[in-house]
Amino acid sequence: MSSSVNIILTQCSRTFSGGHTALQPLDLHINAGETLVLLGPSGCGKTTTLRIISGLESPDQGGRVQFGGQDVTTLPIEKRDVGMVFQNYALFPNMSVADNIAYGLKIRRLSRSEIEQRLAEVMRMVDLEGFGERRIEALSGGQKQRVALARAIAVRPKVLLFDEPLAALDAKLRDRLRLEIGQLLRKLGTTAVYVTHDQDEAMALGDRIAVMQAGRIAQLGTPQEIYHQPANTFVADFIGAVNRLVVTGKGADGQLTVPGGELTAPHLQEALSVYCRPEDIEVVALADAQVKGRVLQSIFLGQSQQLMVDTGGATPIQVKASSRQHWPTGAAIGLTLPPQALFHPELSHSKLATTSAKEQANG
Ligand SMILES: Nc1ncnc2c1ncn2[C@@H]1O[C@H](COP(=O)(O)OP(=O)(O)OP(=O)(O)O)[C@@H](O)[C@H]1O
Repeated sequence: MSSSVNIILTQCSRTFSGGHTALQPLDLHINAGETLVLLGPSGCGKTTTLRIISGLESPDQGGRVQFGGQDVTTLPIEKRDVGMVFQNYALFPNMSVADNIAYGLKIRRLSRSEIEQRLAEVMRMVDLEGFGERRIEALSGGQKQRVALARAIAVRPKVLLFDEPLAALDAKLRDRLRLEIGQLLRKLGTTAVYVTHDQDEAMALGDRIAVMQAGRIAQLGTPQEIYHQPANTFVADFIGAVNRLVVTGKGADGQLTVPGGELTAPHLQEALSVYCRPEDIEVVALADAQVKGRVLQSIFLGQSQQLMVDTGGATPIQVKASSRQHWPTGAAIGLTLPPQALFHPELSHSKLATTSAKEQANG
């Protein structure tokens, strides 16, 4: 296998004719061998970024793309040594599975025996053994995507690029292929960039995730960082479910008054609102509750139960509770929100630590 390369984008913007800026000037460093996921809502610039990396699209004047120290900005896709996998497979429908996979190898004029060997290798890797003579039309969606994957890795590219490869597949197949792609990427160690708008897919596959918003990167970090330390309210709201509780008063000793009760959050004294994930909220006896409310709705999900609790605020609090206990609509319920589970994106822990260190120095 070819050794992996890093990818560096420098000041890559893209303005389309008509003046629409799809991508603001972007600086991005993708480590050699890592899988970077570009995640974000429709139209945020994920595909444009991927196409700039692939060479299908050029950045505006001044933008630069480097692979492993080599400037590839002006190289077309066929000279960049990239493998691509698309949502719509982009296979040759009239050719067999083997001919599709071997296509790039023939163009590269590999010997017959080398081609045979690589075919066998990649077909084993994507679990398509015995399918070589099948026609593409006679395959399921999942099998077609395996062929596309095999074709992309067969040429042993420097970089693998994925544009929503699982979007057309049903949920169960998507989960399975996601797992397999993850294993394959770890095994190959090829630098990969993966575009999706599916958070679960991003979390499962990304060594790091770049969350994009309106042509910019809103946050770049590991899945854990993105989920537990969102850098801003956009990321906090976009990734996973999150409750936002408006703070209506502040007491001594870090007490924050929110609809339905008071929370202990000494690290969030400045907050105007407090964020908390549904799974971090505990259901407790009313006598022990910090926040009290009434169940508006309970949705049984098998593994858990989603409760919507009215605590008198503008929006109900979402709680992920055990699915064992039945909560009829209107039931009184007690909640506890542990201090460590409370956060405010714009008041990150590090920022607060710096502030308090400064305050201490001044005081
Ligand atoms: N060739 C083009 N000409 C004009 N505008 C374009 C072109 N390609 C993309 N855009 C616009 O640029 C913006 C970013 O598009 P892009 O395809 O990168 O978004 P995306 O995040 O991949 O979205 P999606 O998830 O819907 O595919 C969008 O507003 C889109 O309409």
